[in-house]
Amino acid sequence: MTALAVDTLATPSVDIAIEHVDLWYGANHVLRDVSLRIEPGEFFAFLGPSGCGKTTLLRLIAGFNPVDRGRILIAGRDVSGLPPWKRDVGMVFQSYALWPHMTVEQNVAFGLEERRLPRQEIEKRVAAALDLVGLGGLEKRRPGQLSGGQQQRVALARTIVVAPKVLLLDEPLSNLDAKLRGDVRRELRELQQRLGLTAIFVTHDQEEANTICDRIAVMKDGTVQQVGAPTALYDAPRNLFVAGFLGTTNILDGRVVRDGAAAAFETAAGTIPLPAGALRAGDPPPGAKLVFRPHHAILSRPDAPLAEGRARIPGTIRFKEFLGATERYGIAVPGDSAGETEVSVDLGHGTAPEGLAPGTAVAIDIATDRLHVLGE
Ligand SMILES: Nc1ncnc2c1ncn2[C@@H]1O[C@H](COP(=O)(O)OP(=O)(O)OP(=O)(O)O)[C@@H](O)[C@H]1O
Repeated sequence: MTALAVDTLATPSVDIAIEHVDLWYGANHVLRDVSLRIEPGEFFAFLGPSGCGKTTLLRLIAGFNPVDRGRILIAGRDVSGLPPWKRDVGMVFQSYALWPHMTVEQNVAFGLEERRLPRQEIEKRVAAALDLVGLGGLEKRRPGQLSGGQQQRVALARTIVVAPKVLLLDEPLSNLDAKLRGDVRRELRELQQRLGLTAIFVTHDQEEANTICDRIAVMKDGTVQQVGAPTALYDAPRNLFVAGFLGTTNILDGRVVRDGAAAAFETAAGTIPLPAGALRAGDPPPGAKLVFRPHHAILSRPDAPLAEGRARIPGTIRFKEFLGATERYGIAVPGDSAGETEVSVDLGHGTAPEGLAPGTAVAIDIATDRLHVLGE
């Protein structure tokens, strides 16, 4: 990635505002009053399960579909009524959508030729784009003579060659194998930063969103559930959906009981005192549950003393899985009328007490400052 190539294609960073956007496909209300602000030069993700509306929202920003209600602003300019080519956006698709009969060079030059740029300018920009994605030397190949990762780079080069202000990426890495995905996403991040692009990445893969993006909007059923940096969403999820979607989460049924200023959560496995921060302002919603992450608990012998700052529930080991750096224990704890509930506890490899075989009775000692009480 040479400085000259960066200079050729860099653009000033812009912000994006999505204001009260609604969209219907027939009777299907696909986006529901979505509002978001994406900062200049930010790498932002739309993360959520299949069908939640991520791609639809990205296509609205690109201009492939009109909004039914609300508006979209890029750099303060309302682009809601503009066609895609007047929005300064570039989009990379999951399928790459390359022209099979054209060479790499011709694929990348295509958008510039349509814009009737001078030949010299086209050559300069194509060389810069190919340099930026690390494809120098493959100019004369056709897509069929390239690996999946190389084709993906051509698609990226073709998008950045027009020097868009906004880069929209619709699951661009999903056709690559795991090792290549990791490499390409680091390159993508570096490229985005060097060019100062505001980028939006659509994915249903939380690891991908966590590793590449500054902030994430977690979506469900056409609504934004929470927006934040990956660590903020992981450590302080707003509701059970966000907690469950980002990483493994233990969820215990029960109810909040109060005694003056103190509060506790009563479960079938025992009553767990709650720290002040576990309850959000006001009363928890009906049906709220107690939530904690697998690595926020440790396992002890049932007769071991309980350390300060921990709450204990009893359990019986069901299984143990070796995950590499950690070991995951699946533990049955007393549940409500439905019987037992399973809790996961992750311990550093080699740090577990001796003799934790399946069937062993253990104490699950949960760090109380990591407890959350969350509703739907
Ligand atoms: N062209 C279309 N016509 C009618 N309904 C559509 C169309 N495109 C998408 N939908 C519907 O809109 C909803 C949102 O689809 P969208 O593709 O935005 O979801 P997504 O979150 O990107 O999902 P995925 O991860 O599976 O791509 C779904 O219910 C889908 O069936």
